[in-house]
Amino acid sequence: MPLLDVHNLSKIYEGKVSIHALNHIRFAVEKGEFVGIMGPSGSGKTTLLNVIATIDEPTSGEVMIGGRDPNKLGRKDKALFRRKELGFVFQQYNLLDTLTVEENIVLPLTLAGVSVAEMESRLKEAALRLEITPLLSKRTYELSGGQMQRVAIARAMIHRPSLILADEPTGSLDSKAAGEVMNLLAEVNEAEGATVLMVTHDAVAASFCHRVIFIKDGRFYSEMYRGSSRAAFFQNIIDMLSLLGGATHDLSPVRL
Ligand SMILES: Nc1ncnc2c1ncn2[C@@H]1O[C@H](COP(=O)(O)OP(=O)(O)OP(=O)(O)O)[C@@H](O)[C@H]1O
Repeated sequence: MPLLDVHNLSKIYEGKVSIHALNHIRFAVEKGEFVGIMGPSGSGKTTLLNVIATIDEPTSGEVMIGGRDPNKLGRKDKALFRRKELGFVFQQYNLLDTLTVEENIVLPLTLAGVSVAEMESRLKEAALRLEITPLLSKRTYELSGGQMQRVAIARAMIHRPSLILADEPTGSLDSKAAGEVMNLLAEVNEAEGATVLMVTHDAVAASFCHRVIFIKDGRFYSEMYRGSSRAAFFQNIIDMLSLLGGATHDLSPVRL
């Protein structure tokens, strides 16, 4: 059974003109996979992530995570499910600036009622993994963007969620910081066996994935597996994006 099964998912935003943001989209993600979602602006990527994250409800179809459909849960159970089973990484980090780095990272464990000893050991482990041990007592405003995103990834993984959802995690970073963040995210995926689904416009970031799914007009368009060379995968992604069209800003020259 796949960890994530998106089955015939549709989302219609009703209005004067109804918008079919997702149109019978289907795909599955296996446990431990690192999957990117790409597509032109307005193709439904954020809507897809929000429906998977239970932030938005589908019009029809279902999302199964670990064999359960969180959208069928009541409000309270849905919130619990989200907190326990999902980890989030956003473009704008979403860290709390009144807390220290350490307090930000352990927040999901505090909410889950984990013991202090367990919290400390997991914090130490996550900080080592994300190379942020020297930053733990700092405030978030003292950090660079890349450091903030590494803290956000530590927070997203510390409660060992079934699925980490990342929305443009490199969108606010320069190419050097973006490369570091992607390397570490790939390492978290590999070392912890964390399943990651990442929406991105950035072909370099996408080249770190095992597989990239391309969507267009709310539908599955195609998918590509990485194989052994990240440089070749990057080129294939660029070619697919130009075929997809409507995303010229993705095609600016970038260094690997
Ligand atoms: N809350 C909403 N109400 C009405 N329409 C919406 C809403 N959210 C998104 N849409 C529409 O649904 C479609 C898909 O939008 P979505 O934000 O999911 O695309 P996207 O691929 O993430 O785009 P981008 O790459 O520009 O972020 C668009 O036509 C958008 O205008």
